[in-house]
Amino acid sequence: MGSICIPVIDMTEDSVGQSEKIVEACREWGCFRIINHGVPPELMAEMKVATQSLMELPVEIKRRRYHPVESHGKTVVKYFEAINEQALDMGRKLGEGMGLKGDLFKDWSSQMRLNKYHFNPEFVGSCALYLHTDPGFLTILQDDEIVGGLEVVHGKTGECVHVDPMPDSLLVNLGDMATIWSNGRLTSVKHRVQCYEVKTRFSIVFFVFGPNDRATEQPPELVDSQHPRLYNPINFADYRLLRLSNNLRTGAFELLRINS
Ligand SMILES: O=C(O)CCC(=O)C(=O)O
Ligand SMILES: [Fe+2]
Repeated sequence: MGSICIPVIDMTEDSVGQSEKIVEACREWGCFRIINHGVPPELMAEMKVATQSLMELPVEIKRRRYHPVESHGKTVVKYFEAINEQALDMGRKLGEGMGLKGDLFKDWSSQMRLNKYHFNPEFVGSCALYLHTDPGFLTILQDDEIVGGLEVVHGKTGECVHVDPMPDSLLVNLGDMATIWSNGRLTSVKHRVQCYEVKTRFSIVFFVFGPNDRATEQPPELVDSQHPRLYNPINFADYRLLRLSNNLRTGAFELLRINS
């Protein structure tokens, strides 16, 4: 496994040809790391600590609406705002790289999820999170900076590649909605989490799903006689249901394909 690595993109403002690099990575991989991005490393570290202590709470406390770790509330809100800004910036650059104007993700629905993996001795070598694509448009992941396990499938070759931890960076994954929206130009990345060693792994995931009030469909600029419309429009809630009801963990967009 893994003679190739996912792209790493420097988000420093003056970095040359950044939008083009983003689009290229989204076409070939649907997955890349970003460095020098807008989420401060101290906030990432604080959020990791908050995640650890929130995930360690007993279930009966987690179920209650209010719990005694209110001090983490501020960190979570701050992190959400920073990562949301990062996502909006990514949306703008991705749109720009595709030759479009405007804010791609403005007012779209999003969600944050905290993951904790108990890698016990009996799990070593097995799969902790099954192979899947994310159903939404784009995911920004703070993966564990020490404990690896994430693997992605290279869109072009089908090769399964280790994603090694890289402190202070964030990972961007494209989901199925990006494939539908882009008329098949952008790749939704298949990925999974494997247990390599006896450790506890945390990840903090921010999902951008799709527009709240309308279906996701291809912008007119991405459709022409050379590139006829490939997929019927669908809103995110209906799409998620379509995936679930057909048990299609690596994407249900083929069910939306327009037969020409
Ligand atoms: O934990 C990870 O690194 C990946 C999590 C993930 O793929 C997901 O929550 O959809
Ligand atoms: Fe995922």
